[in-house]
Amino acid sequence: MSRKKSQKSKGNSSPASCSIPPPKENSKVGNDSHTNGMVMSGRPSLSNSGEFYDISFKVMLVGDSGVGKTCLLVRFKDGAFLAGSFISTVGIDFRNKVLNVDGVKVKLQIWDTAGQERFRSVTHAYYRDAHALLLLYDVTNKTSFDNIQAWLTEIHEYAQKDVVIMLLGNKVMLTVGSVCSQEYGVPFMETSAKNGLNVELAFTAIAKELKHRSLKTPNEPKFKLHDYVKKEVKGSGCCKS
Ligand SMILES: Nc1nc2c(ncn2[C@@H]2O[C@H](COP(=O)(O)OP(=O)(O)OP(=O)(O)O)[C@@H](O)[C@H]2O)c(=O)[nH]1
Ligand SMILES: [Mg+2]
Repeated sequence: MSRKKSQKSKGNSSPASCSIPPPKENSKVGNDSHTNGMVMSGRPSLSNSGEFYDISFKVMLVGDSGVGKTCLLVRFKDGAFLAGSFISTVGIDFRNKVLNVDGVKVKLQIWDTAGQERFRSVTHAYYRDAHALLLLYDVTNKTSFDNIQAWLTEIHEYAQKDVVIMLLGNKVMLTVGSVCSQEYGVPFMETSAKNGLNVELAFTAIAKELKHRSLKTPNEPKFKLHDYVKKEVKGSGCCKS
């Protein structure tokens, strides 16, 4: 994963080089990427990591620098926490994970973006291919919370209209007061990349929603993301309704 030592943002600093260039119009990034989430052959496909999957989706992690996007992805993918000094992501990078959702193998191609302002144009180029967006803020950092509206505006400008959005208040410590919200009309949960709280759930909920949208099985009850999240979420409950 492309990461570099954190630098204090100087506002007008020149753009650093990116690990992966932005995609060209209609291009597919990676050997096993799919733009519409469906694998059309009817047979399972093999991902780069050697795992079979039935359907594939792109999920993007976005939010201010330092809110914990990379740590959340590492927690989900490897079950570990990246402790130590903060290494800010440069550009954009992705990792795949295949989940079993009700007997269907769903591959999530998870794009970890750089939160720093100077990489914003790189991130914009990826929005249009995303099927879902996990928008993070840091519950201990009010500025990152205040910036949520700006992120949502950006998402609505660059992403597909039907993109699945979920808001995550990361770095939850159950003993500390948190900035939390469900006022944005998108599903919300508290997470901790450090102790793993709700991390698996956040990605599973997204995978379930995308799978249900893609494979509409007759007689299967409609999946409601909001309800699922409300039912399954763990935590202090300050943001549960
Ligand atoms: N206490 C606590 N610290 C966390 C948690 N998640 C991330 N951190 C810390 O927050 C800092 C930033 O985490 P990153 O995952 O690198 O942040 P990022 O959002 O990827 O930042 P950019 O790559 O710059 O956009 C690191 O020092 C992490 O150790 C968490 O859940 N709890
Ligand atoms: Mg990062």
